[in-house]
Amino acid sequence: MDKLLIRGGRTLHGEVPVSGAKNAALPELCAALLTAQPVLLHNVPRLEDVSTMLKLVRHMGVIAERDDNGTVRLNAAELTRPEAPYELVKTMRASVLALGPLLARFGHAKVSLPGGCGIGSRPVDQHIKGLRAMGAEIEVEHGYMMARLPTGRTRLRGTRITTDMVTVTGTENLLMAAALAEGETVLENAAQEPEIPDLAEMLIAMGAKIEGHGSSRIRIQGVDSLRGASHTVVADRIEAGTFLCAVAAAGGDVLLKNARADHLDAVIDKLLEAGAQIEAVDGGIRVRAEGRLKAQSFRTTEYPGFPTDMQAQFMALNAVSEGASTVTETIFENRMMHVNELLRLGARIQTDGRTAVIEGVPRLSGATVMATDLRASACLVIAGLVAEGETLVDRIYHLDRGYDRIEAKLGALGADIERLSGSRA
Ligand SMILES: CC(=O)N[C@H]1[C@@H](OP(=O)(O)OP(=O)(O)OC[C@H]2O[C@@H](n3ccc(=O)[nH]c3=O)[C@H](O)[C@@H]2O)O[C@H](CO)[C@@H](O)[C@@H]1O
Ligand SMILES: C=C(OP(=O)(O)O)C(=O)O
Repeated sequence: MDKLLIRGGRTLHGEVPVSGAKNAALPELCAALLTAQPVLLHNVPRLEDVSTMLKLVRHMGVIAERDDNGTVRLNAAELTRPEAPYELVKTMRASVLALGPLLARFGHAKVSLPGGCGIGSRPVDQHIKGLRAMGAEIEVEHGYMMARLPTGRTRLRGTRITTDMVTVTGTENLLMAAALAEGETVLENAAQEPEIPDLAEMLIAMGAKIEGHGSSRIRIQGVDSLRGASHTVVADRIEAGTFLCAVAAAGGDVLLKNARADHLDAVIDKLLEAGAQIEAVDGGIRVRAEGRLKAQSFRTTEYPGFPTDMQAQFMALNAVSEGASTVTETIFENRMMHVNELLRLGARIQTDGRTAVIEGVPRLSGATVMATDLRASACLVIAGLVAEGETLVDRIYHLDRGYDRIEAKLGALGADIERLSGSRA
């Protein structure tokens, strides 16, 4: 199992390209299931989750080819198996995004209940509720969602759906299903994360009729069929936010190429208050930081609030900032697993349920730590960059799910970071 070895204490300087967003690329790969024509996706990041999704769609019969420039060509003209088996989806939450497109185009689907980061119970009841409201019959049997249209029906039917809570993949699944449904669907309480308008733009390029994406009410007029299209995946705001926190913690001056400052308002506001200098510049974001910053309290909320996917990375920064801060996780019930590992590096943190109280310390000291989920891994990498001596981050397969060559990117900025593989790990 690969590990990352980090020798802390280097500042970060230079330019780093931000990759396409994992959480946009994954639904967009599934959107290709909605059409019999070829789809081209550009700026697809090199991630384990993307490889898993490609395996999954190929298993269904999709022809999917990826080139070295980040373009994936998909052709779902002939689908032999509209199913997502457990073996292929157990590591990846986004596999549930096959359900809506398969059901909408083929009238039946068999999709395993998904895996993904173990950060909470993560039910998919809202996906099921929405698709049932559109006329689907769905039973959960032996760990699979078995979905079909009633006898005599060939299409889902549009309706008004209000989800009990804001759900990102729930909104995406229903949006894709509604694109091919009969009549109008209105999604109330829709998620507004930038990955949703990005998916909607791709669907519109495929011929879908969608309005209101990016707001909490999305209106979709279903069409009979969708055509092929070409789309570029939006930049990964969470990868960009991770680099912002890394520079804020380690110090330095870095240009994040392709990063979108308008997708990171809540995080950038906190970093500015902490004392980092951040500017939206042509083609990206420039961040500069020096010395210890001021700790910042925050609560995670749905977009445009502070993203849960940035909570752990910002906590690493707070751990070495001046003063005390309180961090509350409101989206997932078990997303504080990085705290124990930060303690091993000398951080001072107390947790009470979903809240952590962090007393910033002037220094962390390197140790062996274990990555427990994707963003917890990124948090430990940031902590390792500032800790004295060597930090060994174990179980980085979590990191590989969602970061595109992070050690190469940080290394190019001057970090002393090395992947240990095979007998060296
Ligand atoms: C692949 C992807 O895009 N993953 C992101 C997506 O996950 P994901 O789409 O799984 O997260 P959701 O927005 O659905 O979850 C939000 C909350 O709603 C609950 N819930 C959700 C659906 C449902 O049917 N029932 C239910 O109870 C969840 O348990 C959670 O407490 O949004 C999360 C919240 O921004 C991010 O952390 C993940 O990185
Ligand atoms: C929680 C995340 O991913 P997933 O939903 O794929 O588990 C994440 O990207 O931080």
